[in-house]
Amino acid sequence: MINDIATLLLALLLCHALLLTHLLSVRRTVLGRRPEIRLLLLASLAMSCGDLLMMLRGQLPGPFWLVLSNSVIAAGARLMSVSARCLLVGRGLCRIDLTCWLAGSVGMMVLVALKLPYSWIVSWVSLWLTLLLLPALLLLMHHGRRSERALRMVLGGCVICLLSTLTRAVEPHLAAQEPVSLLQPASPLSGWLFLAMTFGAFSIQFGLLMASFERSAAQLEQMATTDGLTGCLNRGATRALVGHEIERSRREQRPLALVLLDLDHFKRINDDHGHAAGDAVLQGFAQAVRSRLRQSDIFGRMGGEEFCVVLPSTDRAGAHEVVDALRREIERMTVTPPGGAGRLRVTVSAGTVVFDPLVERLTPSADQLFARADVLLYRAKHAGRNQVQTSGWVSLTPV
Ligand SMILES: Nc1nc2c(ncn2[C@@H]2O[C@H](COP(=O)(O)OP(=O)(O)OP(=O)(O)O)[C@@H](O)[C@H]2O)c(=O)[nH]1
Repeated sequence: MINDIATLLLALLLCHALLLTHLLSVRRTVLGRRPEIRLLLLASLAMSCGDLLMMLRGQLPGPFWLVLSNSVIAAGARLMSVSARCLLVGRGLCRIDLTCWLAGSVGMMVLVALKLPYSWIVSWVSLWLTLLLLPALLLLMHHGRRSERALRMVLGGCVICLLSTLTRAVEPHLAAQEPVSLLQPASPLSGWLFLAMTFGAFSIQFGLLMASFERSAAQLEQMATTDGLTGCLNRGATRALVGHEIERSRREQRPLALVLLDLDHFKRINDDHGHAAGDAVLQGFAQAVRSRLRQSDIFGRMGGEEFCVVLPSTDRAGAHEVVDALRREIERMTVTPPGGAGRLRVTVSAGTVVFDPLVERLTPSADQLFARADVLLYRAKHAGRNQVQTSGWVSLTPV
């Protein structure tokens, strides 16, 4: 098999143009607005222009073409590296990126002006590309494991690119004859190295695209299930999980407690101290409750100042004890509103309903359980607030 670099260059240009078209077509979507995708688009644009310049080598003066085409490709390599950095640590383009790129470009101009042999220029460009991509490799090795799975593809691409560029830096000096240009290499190894670099660069670019897609999908999923203010599950996600827990409780014959919690006279906090203070109280409350719950418990915001807690494998006495301890904790809690003087206090009322499949044969639906907890919460409010009303699902006898 012969690796003809001119043919590889054409294939490379077509693939970059395809990727660029795809990135341009999604630029107004959620994915296209992500900073790492914008950087990837610029990288892909630079790569496409670099490939084109390489192909047009005969149309421009030799030294000018050499510096320009390699500088544009190096810019693409650095932009790929910055795109990975942006995804991993949120840092976009900065002055050091420009300095690294400019230093390499100026160095190349000097080598060309000194009329050094082509093999030295190949080594310079290869080492320059290595240094431009190295930060991405180091960051991926450090942070990549904890991030998106597609970043493994990026890591693999970086390793392939760096091994190829390092080999390419020494390869022309070991060959029997001096290479003349990219298209007239000194040995067949050059063609293979060019192919490996192409493969590595595409692994990086497609991996970044997939990783960014993974990240936005995860963020959209989180936004769809989480309450933005308190970080609790939202109403829809909570209700869905309650249905699931009822079924599990029935199957495993274990009790299940569902609690509705409602802050007392919350409107007064908003009226007297402002909406921001109200928000701070909601956040403080959510944090306090979350810190007392088990990993397996479910905590959601049902709307306004009403929250829901689901305690799997918890009987009536246990649930009452847990919820009353929560109530006492909230009673002791103080919240300092942002920029406001003084500390705010709040109390909470709770209605707790417990379904025990060993005692009650009738399995409730999620709606029925919520309705029963609501009745109990209403009782707690009317009995004077700052208290917990607990009952079984069928018998409405309070504890
Ligand atoms: N700051 C803030 N306030 C909210 C939010 N959601 C709802 N509220 C306010 O919560 C208040 C709830 O008032 P009410 O339903 O009268 O309840 P309450 O004052 O707590 O009275 P009781 O429940 O009977 O003790 C309203 O003033 C809502 O505007 C929110 O996200 N942030």
